[in-house]
Amino acid sequence: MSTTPTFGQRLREATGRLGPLCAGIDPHRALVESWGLAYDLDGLRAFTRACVEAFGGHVAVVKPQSAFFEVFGSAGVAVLEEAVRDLRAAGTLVLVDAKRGDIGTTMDAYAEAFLGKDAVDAPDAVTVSPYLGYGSLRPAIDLAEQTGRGVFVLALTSNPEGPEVQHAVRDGRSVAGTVVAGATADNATAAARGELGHVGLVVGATVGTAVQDLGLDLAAVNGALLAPGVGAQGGTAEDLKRVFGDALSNVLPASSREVLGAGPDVVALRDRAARTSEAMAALLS
Ligand SMILES: O=c1ccn([C@@H]2O[C@H](COP(=O)(O)O)[C@@H](O)[C@H]2O)c(=O)[nH]1
Repeated sequence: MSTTPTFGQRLREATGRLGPLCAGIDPHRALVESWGLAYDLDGLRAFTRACVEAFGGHVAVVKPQSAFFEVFGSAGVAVLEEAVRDLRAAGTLVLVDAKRGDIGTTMDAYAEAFLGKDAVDAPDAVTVSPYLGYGSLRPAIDLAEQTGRGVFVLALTSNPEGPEVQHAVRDGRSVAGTVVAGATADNATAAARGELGHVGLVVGATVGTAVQDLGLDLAAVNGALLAPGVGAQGGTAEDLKRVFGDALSNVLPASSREVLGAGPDVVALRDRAARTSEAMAALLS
């Protein structure tokens, strides 16, 4: 019998120890420059290292946005890899927001790159897009389970354009409903053990009444529910209550700009993250 802890076990342990916040690292030009740094590779590195110092061992989950590293080419990706290494070594889980999704052998390769046992500087979890069909994600979902990692599948995204795809109904079920059903089935074994499963969902804090309108049972998913959109996109603690209802205890509220705005001072950044996490913990308990 394997003794490797599951992603669900590791997530529960980390949030129990450090609180529910998922802090984003989104080094976009305006933010990097607002920290008094040049928007170049050195600036990216300084920004990222400050975030790692502030959050590593203090925040349960950190979500670097891959795009902001990829924009600097392979050297930018190396900065991301260093951050993944250092955050994990400090006891913080890393969720790389890369929103991968493709078919067949290509999806196999994405899965190996982010979730494989031999993947270089692999994170604890990755975001994936189900819009080539939930089943197209099978390689990532299965490999994550085997290697004790997680996937977060986009269900109801925080952007205003999301509903045109995610609310669409086919054969009496919404597209988001199909994603929820898939995640619920894939987490069933963990649910039977009374543990959180390895398939999480992304449901924005800004989705209003969509969960209720579409009749989605998020508590039954038995997976972590990443809730981006808190802070800069207008999502509030009250919104989280309304959106998630009886699934609130599985929510990971995610915030990037709202927290990062406290930089560049590492202590101020850490304090902002701690205050945000405490406020979220009070709400979720
Ligand atoms: O539905 C989604 C999925 C992902 N995101 C990502 O989260 C952060 C949000 O940043 P804020 O500064 O807290 O608005 C960013 O990386 C997005 O790509 C999302 O916003 N919504």
